[in-house]
Amino acid sequence: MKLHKLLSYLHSLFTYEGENPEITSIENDNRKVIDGSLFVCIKGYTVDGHDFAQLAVEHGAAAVIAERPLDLDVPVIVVRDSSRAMAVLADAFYGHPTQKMRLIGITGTNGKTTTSHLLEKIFEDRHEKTGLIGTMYTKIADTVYETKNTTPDSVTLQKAFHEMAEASVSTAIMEVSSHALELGRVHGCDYDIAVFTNLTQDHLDFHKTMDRYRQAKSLFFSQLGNAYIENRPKYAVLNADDEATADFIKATAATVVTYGIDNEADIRAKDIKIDANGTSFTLTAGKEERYIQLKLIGKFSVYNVLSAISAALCAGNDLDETIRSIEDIKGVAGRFELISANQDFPVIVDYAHTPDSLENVLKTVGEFARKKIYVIVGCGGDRDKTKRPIMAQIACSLATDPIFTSDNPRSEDAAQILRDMEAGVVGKEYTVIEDRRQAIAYAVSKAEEGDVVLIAGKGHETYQLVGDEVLHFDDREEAEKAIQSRLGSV
Ligand SMILES: CC(=O)N[C@H]1[C@@H](OP(=O)(O)OP(=O)(O)OC[C@H]2O[C@@H](n3ccc(=O)[nH]c3=O)[C@H](O)[C@@H]2O)O[C@H](CO)[C@@H](O)[C@@H]1O[C@H](C)C(=O)N[C@@H](C)C(=O)N[C@H](CCC(=O)O)C(=O)O
Ligand SMILES: Nc1ncnc2c1ncn2[C@@H]1O[C@H](COP(=O)(O)OP(=O)(O)OP(=O)(O)O)[C@@H](O)[C@H]1O
Ligand SMILES: N[C@H](CCC[C@H](N)C(=O)O)C(=O)O
Repeated sequence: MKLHKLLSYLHSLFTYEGENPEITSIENDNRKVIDGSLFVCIKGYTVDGHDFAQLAVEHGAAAVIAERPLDLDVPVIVVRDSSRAMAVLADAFYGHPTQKMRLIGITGTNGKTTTSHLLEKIFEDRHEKTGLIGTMYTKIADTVYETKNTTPDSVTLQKAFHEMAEASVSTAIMEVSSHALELGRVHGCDYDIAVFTNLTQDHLDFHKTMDRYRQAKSLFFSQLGNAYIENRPKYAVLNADDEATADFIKATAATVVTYGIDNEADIRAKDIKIDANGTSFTLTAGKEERYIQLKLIGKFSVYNVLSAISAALCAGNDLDETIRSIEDIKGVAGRFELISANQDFPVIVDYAHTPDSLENVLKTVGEFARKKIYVIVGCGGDRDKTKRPIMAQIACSLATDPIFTSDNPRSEDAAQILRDMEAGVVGKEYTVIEDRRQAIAYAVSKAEEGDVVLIAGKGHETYQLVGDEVLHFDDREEAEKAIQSRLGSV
């Protein structure tokens, strides 16, 4: 696409009339620039992209978008906000891909990954080609790609949607993080259905206050459905049991569909029964009522199932077909995943890394643990420090044997993170084993029939981030090894 044509999508009042090179790609990282790229300078949290503009030109960039004038040998287009310009241009460059498919976005503190995988199964069972973007990976039809962020930057995102459109994907499902909303990564995405799971404490390192965190989430719904286009209705699927929903109802012009357990809702679950093998409940959806038997465990799983069913109904899917898909799902990797190696007590790997998710998952374990609950838990470095003492308190109040350990210390001192956790539980009983491998081995070696071992925080992750190093580490592998070595030594 020619530069002039591309820039016309910015709808600037002051037309750019300089050189008009052919643009071959849009990049915000000079290391990805090819001949003919449009390089967008983003002022980041670590470095300033403007400092890489010269290098980008040396690599072949044909033009540069910047927030201030730069002395370069190629056209420099100055804009007020280069992140926003990048989102608009990426959407245009890739031919407005999200307008060519159904797009479902899921936001909320917990449950995004799980809900997105439930929806993927529902649409795949309808023989639709699906795309998925989230914490675990990006999937375009049948090909899976690694991802760095839950919600990538706008260029990566629009390129992925473009590839989905090329692969005839009809439904794309994506997780929308609060960081993405705050930083405008999803500007240009034309959502059909926007799902809210819940809002509880996390990411206060980034958002600073819960109010600002809620406002970031609110952007998702205020940006939805303002034009009433006849054949493309927009739906906001909201959790009736979460306080933030009232704000989001006010914020959105889209059709609101609510789901819930405790409060009145369009789609509701009642008579919930939970045991170690699954969860059952009665679903009401308008005048319809169905008995549902899940292989998933816990009240929080019911919420995820309700939100997925609600979104599927908004997409026009059949209720019974949707329920069949949901009942079939065994689980999502690293989410309440049972590690079975012939031991006589359950060992569960779960991605709970927030106070609320830890509380939910421990309460669920409490429903079927007959004796002790061992929980192995840590808190991430370079992340919300205020959740550390709270997560320690939750571990001590809901588990009989809490073991504090490391979880991705990143640039921080692992021992200091543990001290931050301990500050919340002065006088309580707990064990500290900084080495996660040893912590898992310790719990597995002590547990007996009737006990439960919960390994929280890392779920599907296959690494431990220590300083700048990415060390291979998988809770599921470590749990299996610990069980084997225990069985071997019996
Ligand atoms: C705080 C944050 O969101 N940081 C994101 C941000 O990084 P940054 O601001 O540090 O970028 P930077 O390194 O300063 O670079 C600035 C610019 O210079 C460019 N650059 C940089 C170096 C270079 O040599 N050449 C070059 O051109 C970069 O490409 C960039 O355009 O932009 C990067 C590229 O888009 C993101 O990968 C990065 O996410 C980091 C990895 C991250 O950890 N983010 C977390 C906090 C996050 O966003 N999490 C949410 C999920 C949260 C949840 O719900 O659990 C997510 O959506 O992932
Ligand atoms: N609806 C829910 N409410 C509360 N906790 C939940 C819910 N669903 C899942 N959890 C808990 O949160 C953990 C993470 O779940 P999931 O990966 O689905 O959330 P997420 O929002 O994608 O998280 P992240 O963005 O940090 O990857 C699970 O392992 C479980 O402990
Ligand atoms: N998306 C979350 C994942 C946290 C997972 C946990 N293992 C940690 O490292 O804190 C984050 O980046 O905050």
